[in-house]
Amino acid sequence: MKNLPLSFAERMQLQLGEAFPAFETAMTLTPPVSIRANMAKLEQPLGLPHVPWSSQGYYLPERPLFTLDPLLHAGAYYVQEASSMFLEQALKQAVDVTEPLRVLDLCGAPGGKSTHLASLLSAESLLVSNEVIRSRATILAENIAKWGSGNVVVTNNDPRDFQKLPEFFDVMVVDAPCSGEGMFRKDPQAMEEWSEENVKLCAQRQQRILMDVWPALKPGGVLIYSTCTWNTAENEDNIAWLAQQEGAKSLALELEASWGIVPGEQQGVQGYRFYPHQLQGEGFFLAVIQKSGEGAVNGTSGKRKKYKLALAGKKEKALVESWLKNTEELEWLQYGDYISAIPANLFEEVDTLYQNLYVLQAGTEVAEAKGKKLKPQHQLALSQQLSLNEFDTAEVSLEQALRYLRKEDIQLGGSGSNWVLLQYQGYTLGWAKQIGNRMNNYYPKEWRIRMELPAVVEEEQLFSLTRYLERF
Ligand SMILES: C[S@@+](CC[C@H](N)C(=O)[O-])C[C@H]1O[C@@H](n2cnc3c(N)ncnc32)[C@H](O)[C@@H]1O
Repeated sequence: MKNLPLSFAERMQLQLGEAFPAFETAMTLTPPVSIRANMAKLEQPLGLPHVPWSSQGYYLPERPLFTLDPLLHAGAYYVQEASSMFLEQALKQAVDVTEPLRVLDLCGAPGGKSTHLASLLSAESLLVSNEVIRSRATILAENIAKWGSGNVVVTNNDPRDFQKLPEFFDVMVVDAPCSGEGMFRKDPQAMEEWSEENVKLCAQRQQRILMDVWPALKPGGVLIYSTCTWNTAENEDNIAWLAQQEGAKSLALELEASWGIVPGEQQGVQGYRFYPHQLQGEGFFLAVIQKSGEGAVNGTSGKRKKYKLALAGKKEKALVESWLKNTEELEWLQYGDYISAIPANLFEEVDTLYQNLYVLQAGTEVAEAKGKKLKPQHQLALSQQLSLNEFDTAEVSLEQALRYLRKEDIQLGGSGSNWVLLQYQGYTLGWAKQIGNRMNNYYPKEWRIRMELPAVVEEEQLFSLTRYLERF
């Protein structure tokens, strides 16, 4: 690794004192590799060491070639840096996650925190997963679709747009764009782009983001702020400034000493820092603040005259209703030829989002209905609520799975004309259509694996998380 920038090293020396040499050495080591399991899909625990502060996080012994593991594409897990999974502690300690909550993940792409939140929240809760940059928002929508939760709305908005939703959210997560000091050993580019000037610019941008989105938080609501940088300008200074402007209080979190997380109070802000010489993870900072005032009840503001959302027609609904489980808890929507499902208790909220924001994806897109012809949608295939019994399935080999995910044609030797869900080791990958003895590949083009496959595809040669499943 290149030398650390001088002024950064000097600051860290002051910040860490005697521990600085250990920090400097740790910055030259290979970063640990961790994943977060989608327990709604994996079901069995993994025989791997746990990330201590997350019920769903695990360390792998080394970095495998994740791209060629069909389970990754099935949304059975997400590759995520371990320190970031501390969000779980912040959320569980600051709010009651068994209650229905309205949660905003403001800086959401590519989806690490959002998929984690989706796993932690109750099915009655609403998660709005937002990303301001369009191309990144598309990737966020893909990862949310793969995760398969039915109560997530993906939006593509600037933080200030959320002012149209005053006091709407119980919880907001702001995982802010930052100078990335904590990423130096994982991403050397972050070190090249770092400068004191850039730290200042990042801090100003973070203040703007916080100020813009703050009105959308309910009185009594909680904001979880995180960065992957260690300096105070981008961390405590911002939170102290916001707390002072807006009258908010900092919340303390309980830690286990063995986790190695460093708590500290500066300017009345309780902050939690992650250093690579003290734990298995990259650099990270997190703080939680609570807006003053009493929490408003999660109601909507009376009956609206005109909804933007349209309910699916009776005929269309009857055709697809059995495709998802717990259908009595769902509301079926139609937009042009497209039919989707959202949790029925979230109808008003989702409508409010459509009225005020640029929504990319809401709930589960189920089918395209053209006359009597139905084309099942990819989000349905990956939904945690999919009624598998309603469809034909075909188990494929590793090579067939990878060829399918590359959007190549594969032949399974069937006949007839029907939609088939392709599965690898029981994990659903997506749709294909049998037409005579041909199998048409319906994997979304934008999602396809672009890398070449090895000349010989063998399970023993390639990584799959199934290797670590504790089967009983
Ligand atoms: C640290 S990343 C978020 C990572 C994400 N939370 C996760 O866990 O996968 C910060 C995100 O903020 C977005 N961003 C950049 N400028 C922004 C701005 N002015 N307002 C809001 N978000 C911004 C970036 O595009 C990026 O996706």
